Amino acid sequence: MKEKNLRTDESIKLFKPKSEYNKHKRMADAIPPVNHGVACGQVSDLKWDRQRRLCGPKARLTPPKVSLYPPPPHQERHRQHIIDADLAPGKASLIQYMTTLLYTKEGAEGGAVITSVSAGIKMKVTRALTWPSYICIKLRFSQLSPRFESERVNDTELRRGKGRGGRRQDWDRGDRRSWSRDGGFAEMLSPPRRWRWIRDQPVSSVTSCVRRALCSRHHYLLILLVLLVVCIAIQTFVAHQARTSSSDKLTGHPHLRFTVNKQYLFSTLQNAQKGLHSESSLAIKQDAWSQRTAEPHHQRGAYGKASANILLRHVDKIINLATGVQTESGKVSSGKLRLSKHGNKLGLGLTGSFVLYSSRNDLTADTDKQISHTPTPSSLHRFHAKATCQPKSHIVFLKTHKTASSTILNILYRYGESRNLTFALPLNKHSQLFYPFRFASHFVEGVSNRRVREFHIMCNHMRFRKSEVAKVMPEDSFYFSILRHPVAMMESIFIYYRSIPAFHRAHSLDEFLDSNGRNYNSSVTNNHYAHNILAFDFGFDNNVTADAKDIEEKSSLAIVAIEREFHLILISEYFDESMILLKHALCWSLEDVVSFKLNSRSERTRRPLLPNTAEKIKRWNALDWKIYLHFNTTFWHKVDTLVGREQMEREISQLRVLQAELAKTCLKDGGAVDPSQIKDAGLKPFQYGAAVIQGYNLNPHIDRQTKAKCQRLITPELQYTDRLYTQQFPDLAAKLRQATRMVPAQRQHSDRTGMMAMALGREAHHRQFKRRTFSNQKAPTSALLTHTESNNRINMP
Ligand SMILES: Nc1ncnc2c1ncn2[C@@H]1O[C@H](COP(=O)(O)OS(=O)(=O)O)[C@@H](OP(=O)(O)O)[C@H]1O
Repeated sequence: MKEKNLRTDESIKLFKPKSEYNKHKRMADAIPPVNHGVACGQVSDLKWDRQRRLCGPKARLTPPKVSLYPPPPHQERHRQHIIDADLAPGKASLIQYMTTLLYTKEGAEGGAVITSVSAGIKMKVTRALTWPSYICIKLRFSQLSPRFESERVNDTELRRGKGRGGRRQDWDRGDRRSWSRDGGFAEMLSPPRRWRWIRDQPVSSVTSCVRRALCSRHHYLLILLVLLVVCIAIQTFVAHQARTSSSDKLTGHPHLRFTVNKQYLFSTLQNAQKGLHSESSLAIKQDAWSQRTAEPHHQRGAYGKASANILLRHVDKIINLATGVQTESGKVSSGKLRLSKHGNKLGLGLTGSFVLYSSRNDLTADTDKQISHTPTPSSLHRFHAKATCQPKSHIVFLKTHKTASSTILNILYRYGESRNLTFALPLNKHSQLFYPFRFASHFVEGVSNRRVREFHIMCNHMRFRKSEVAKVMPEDSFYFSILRHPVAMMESIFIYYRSIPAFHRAHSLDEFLDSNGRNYNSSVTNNHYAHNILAFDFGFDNNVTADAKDIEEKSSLAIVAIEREFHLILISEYFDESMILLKHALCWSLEDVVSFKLNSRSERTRRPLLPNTAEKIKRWNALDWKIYLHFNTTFWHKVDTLVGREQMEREISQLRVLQAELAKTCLKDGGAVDPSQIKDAGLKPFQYGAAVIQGYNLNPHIDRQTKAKCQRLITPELQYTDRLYTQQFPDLAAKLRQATRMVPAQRQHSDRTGMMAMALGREAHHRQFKRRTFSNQKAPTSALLTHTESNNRINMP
């Protein structure tokens, strides 16, 4: 209970127009000249006060009613006075008003005097006692003296007293109309002139609805909720629009804009045929790409036939376009054509403006003649169409093993980092996407916790599973991978993965191959490295040898699936050609695909192979061999159709010049060196197995900016992945660092490279993670453990 003394420095004077004054004056005459007493009241609506706080002082609220109660027992002696004094109807309201006013004014810290001409009384509160919902005021009231008659009566005036009422005046103005519900006396409480227009405004149903809504907590929350939903909807819509337009730009459904001279084109059907020449050339170029990927076996003969079909399809398209445009009687000078999804499957990025160079002389009037013309790959380049394309940034790279994939990874990392793109990095700072498990979307950091809204590039080691990758990556992503000749690859693998169970007992690769698979147990962890590793990485069953009955069927199925799921397959043996092809497919620049050879073995750890060893490898890895043969052929088809041999030669020499310049600028010794000679531990590649993996030293005489650029070029996979993870998820990276510190000291003792401690930390984290992640997968525990280690490349068997 709290008691507050009122100071009488708060006064309210109220006046009404003269016409009403006399009426009220007469009523006031009936009031005894002087009286005093105690009025107590119960606040009927406690919620009101909270509501007022929520809605502010000007809110239109129904005020709480302070019902007059008999005073408490100790005040009983005053009761009579009140009752005696309550002669006029206005007085009860007045008291009620006063008590409520004082109650709601933060503890009634100010005193108050109400002078009511209409009621003919003057009330003075001398003391108030307030409880949470109860108030008693001690008041004194007297009849108005005649001097009031001479005062201005045609106005209403409100003066604020000097009490500590804070915002009382504002509150009074805002709430005064509410009091009119009390009728009688409260009717007098009209606002001062400057506020009257507000009162006079008709309160529309909408306004009152809004007011009511805003001033009820539930309604208020409801409105917030609705606004939130609307915001989310708008945001989603805008994001969708942006995505659609960006996918259009990046090859999803390109809008080809034609700048067409209306004098020449589309005014007649004949001109439409002329348009065909140019449009078809573009379409052929795109469809030629999709033909390469959509059809498993591409022969040069079949290629010409396919091109003719493409032409036929585009004849229809052009004629439709032309007739459509004709109806607009030559008004149209530019057209917009949406390519079919099929035609765009490869996502060449041919989205920009296609400026048509068609001239009358180039075009024949005879459409049939054009259709019967079967373009050869080289003739494609004679078409007069110049495309400016948009660089692609939605990319999936299946990083296969021992295929120069680390060099490509470095290219992608640099491209993405310099453009602030988001990488689909392995969970918990792993270097691989939980290889050798088939990929699942939740292996990617930021997927389960929805930290990342859009991924641009996915490129770490994984066992490919398209359906899951598609859950993470945008629909218009460009899928590519790289293959290496299975013989060279097997030689590299045998050295690098020397300690896997399959190679354990063999003293040489020949010995392993001669054992006819006796040393190979497919169910033993990590043995997959020894057999058809390419097929395995692409997600297929790798346990097939040349003598298997279903080898043809299995290889065909694998090839068809790869053709379907990948836009481009590169070949490690033609690395430079591959980079030029990639540059064209992604619409990148030459600088974007420049690189230094990474993860290469020192010559000391290479073993020359005998001719019959090569044959044995082809038989042992028959599935990989067939896949490689097929994509080696299609690779050259793509070179012909997309770039052309001459252009390829030109661009390769440009690339090599650029590479040589960079090597001169960036590298200390002009080339790769053994790990023992690498000065900066952070640039030392991970060493494993019997291989000695080389790295680079930076030229010490370069400026800071060049150094940063050069450093990126030679940063090994693990370090670069680690850095990108830290950039993308700084808080998670900090947690993992903390976990690293907690790894037992004896384990850190075995850390020979700077990477080891980091990897151990990941392992500690991964142990927890794997229990959750892989609990549903049918993998033996040993596999899980080794997998963890293989991820970190620490204890790889
Ligand atoms: N630019 C270029 N051109 C040709 N070959 C190259 C290139 N870059 C790397 N390499 C060779 O690729 C082998 C390493 O492959 P990866 O990086 O895919 O290995 S890993 O699976 O990531 O460990 C490794 O092969 P080996 O040396 O035979 O082991 C590298 O020498």
